[in-house]
Amino acid sequence: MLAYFGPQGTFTEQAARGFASPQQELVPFDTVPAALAATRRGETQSACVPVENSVEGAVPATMDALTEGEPLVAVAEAVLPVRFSVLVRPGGGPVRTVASHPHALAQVRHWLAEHLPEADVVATTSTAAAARSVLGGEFDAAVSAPVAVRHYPLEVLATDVADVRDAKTRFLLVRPPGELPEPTGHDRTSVVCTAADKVGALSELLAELALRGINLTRIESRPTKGRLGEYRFYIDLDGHVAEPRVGDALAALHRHCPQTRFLGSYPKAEPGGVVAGNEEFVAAAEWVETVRRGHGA
Ligand SMILES: O=C(O)C(=O)C[C@]1(C(=O)O)C=C[C@@H](O)C=C1
Repeated sequence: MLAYFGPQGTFTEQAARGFASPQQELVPFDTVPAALAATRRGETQSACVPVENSVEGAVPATMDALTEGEPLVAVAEAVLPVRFSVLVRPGGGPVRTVASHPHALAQVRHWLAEHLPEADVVATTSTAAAARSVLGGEFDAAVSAPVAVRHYPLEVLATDVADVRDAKTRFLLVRPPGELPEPTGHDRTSVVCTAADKVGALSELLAELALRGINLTRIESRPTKGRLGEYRFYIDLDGHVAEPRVGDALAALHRHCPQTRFLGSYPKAEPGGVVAGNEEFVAAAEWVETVRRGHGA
């Protein structure tokens, strides 16, 4: 079974369908922590959750839920284009309230200001939860994934709605630690480090990557929820932990931050990124081995 951030009709469900094997059952959960908790309890083999959007940035619920509780590691990612449909009850009256997930609302702010300026904007747990609530009569319109109309008998007021063309959301498939995906030469590694409160703490971490020629693809900070001013850094980098230089860099991050948590090494969904230089690193490590064995200089 595969848990996903639901209910039925979310963008996350679409991503989950791409990950699932033909016979695998998909199980919706109303929140990201609930989907992850089901996987931690072993009720589902894996969970599909959104992690970042190209317009609105990180999904804090996912970042927090991956850091707190038993470890889970990402084994795959998917990137989906994000465009919305605005759904209303068939024959419904004027739109006084419009609901959606905060990330979705942030991506249609201008459209709402232009087309539904009088409507109150209400946050719901997901885009599909908004559609469900419109069906139940709680709100007048939902900003949803286009697939949501297949699950909720609503009318499409507008389609292809997005303030920013080509917006995309990245999703992760996570599961309890186990065998890692094989390196493909086009991978991403995710870790989270709790940096010490001292001068240069963050630059020390970044220097460990730069010195090894490792490309940083994302860095986000979230408070530890402990002391004010204490932060965790979520780091995505190009490469797989099986690569010597990436393994070496993770060891260095762990030396600086003993609470470093590995969040996975998995194939990248999209081409691009900087993955050069591993051969030199391997060759250099082999040279050191020959020196150690007394065969080189
Ligand atoms: O509510 C949904 O449909 C989701 O899958 C969540 C989510 C998100 O967290 O960003 C996914 C893609 C869109 O950017 C809007 C909402």
